[in-house]
Amino acid sequence: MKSVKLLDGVYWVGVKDWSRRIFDSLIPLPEGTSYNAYLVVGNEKSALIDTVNPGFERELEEKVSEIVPLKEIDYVVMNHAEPDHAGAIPYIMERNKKALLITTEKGKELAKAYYNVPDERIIVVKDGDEVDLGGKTLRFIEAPWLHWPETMFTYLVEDKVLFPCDFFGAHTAHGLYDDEVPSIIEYAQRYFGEIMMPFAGMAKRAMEKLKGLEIKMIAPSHGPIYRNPERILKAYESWVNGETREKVLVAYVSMWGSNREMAKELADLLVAKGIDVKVYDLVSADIGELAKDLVDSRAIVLAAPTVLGSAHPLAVYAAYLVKALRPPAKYAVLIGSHGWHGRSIDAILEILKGANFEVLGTVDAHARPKEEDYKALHSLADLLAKKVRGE
Ligand SMILES: Cc1cc2nc3c(=O)[nH]c(=O)nc-3n(C[C@H](O)[C@H](O)[C@H](O)COP(=O)(O)O)c2cc1C
Repeated sequence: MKSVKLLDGVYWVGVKDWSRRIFDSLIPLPEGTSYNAYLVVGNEKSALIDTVNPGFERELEEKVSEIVPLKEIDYVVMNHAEPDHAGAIPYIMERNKKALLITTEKGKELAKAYYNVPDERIIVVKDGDEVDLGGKTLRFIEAPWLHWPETMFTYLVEDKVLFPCDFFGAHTAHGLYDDEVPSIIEYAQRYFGEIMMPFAGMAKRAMEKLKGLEIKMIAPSHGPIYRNPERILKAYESWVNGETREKVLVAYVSMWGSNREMAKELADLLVAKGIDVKVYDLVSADIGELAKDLVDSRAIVLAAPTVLGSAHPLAVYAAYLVKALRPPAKYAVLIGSHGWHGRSIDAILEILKGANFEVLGTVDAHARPKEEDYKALHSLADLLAKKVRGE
């Protein structure tokens, strides 16, 4: 794939990584991802905004060189220091002896630590600082913790293009523009759940900052470019504010069927009451899908057997992840079972300590679910449905 002209003097010079299947050694990538880098060429100077994942340096160079020889670029803007965007910085700085790296104060520390960029080649920018490329002005907007401490956005003033790096991103290699990807908002929601949800407070602040800006195009560092930014801005407005729906996420693990039966019983009861329910077997669940559903679920149900004196390891992992991702869910229900001494629910409660949701109730079956367990599940379904509907 060649470079793509987005606007006069603004080019996509990124890379599509169709075959990547896992990110952060954790998150599945069903459609791969893209590492979007952008080249902005003014009348006098040029700037490369972010770079690409290690291993794709040559591809980046080829695309940039279609427009400007790599060694003549004046600035490399590092919106974020993570290697999927900044990994090609050493390659560029070595081949181009004059380029200066533009980043935040914290970004400077990380550029030195990760990429050995010397002090004299770094320009530190603060909120609102601008760099004039000649008819193209780059304005920098500090946006810390989206999703590392050093992050910033770059705004191209004349063309009203926002380069927000990971913010508004989506892990898919599919499509150049948002309108070419029918499921783009779902991909963006999945990405938000995995990457931005733990920082929803900072994300909210960033959205406030963006309110004063006219934005015609959003060019993130993963996934398609929004030439119709309204839809993603509206979706983010809802996600950063933790707006949930009448929706319950049910995740279970079961070795011999007890927890599966109880989780499904509760799910069926909720569905019959008109609640939107998503059910995941943790053995095969795509963690990215789970994260996506955590973004707008109002309640979470976790079901797990007792194993070796604690909860099943997959449930421990899921509970840890749920707590770390800090979803906006208000309520939880815990289901468990045991052969001789129930511990799974206590273990999950211990992990979830400090999480923001109220545990509405628990059901712990001895070996197999019995009549009293199903009775308890029916009562919990009534309560959960009422709470989720806000009654
Ligand atoms: C590998 C293994 C370890 C277990 N460890 C415990 C335990 O430490 N304490 C306990 O009370 N039951 C233990 N059990 C029994 C299960 O918790 C019990 O059979 C439970 O009902 C299984 O739920 P499930 O049908 O959803 O898999 C263990 C069972 C297995 C297979």
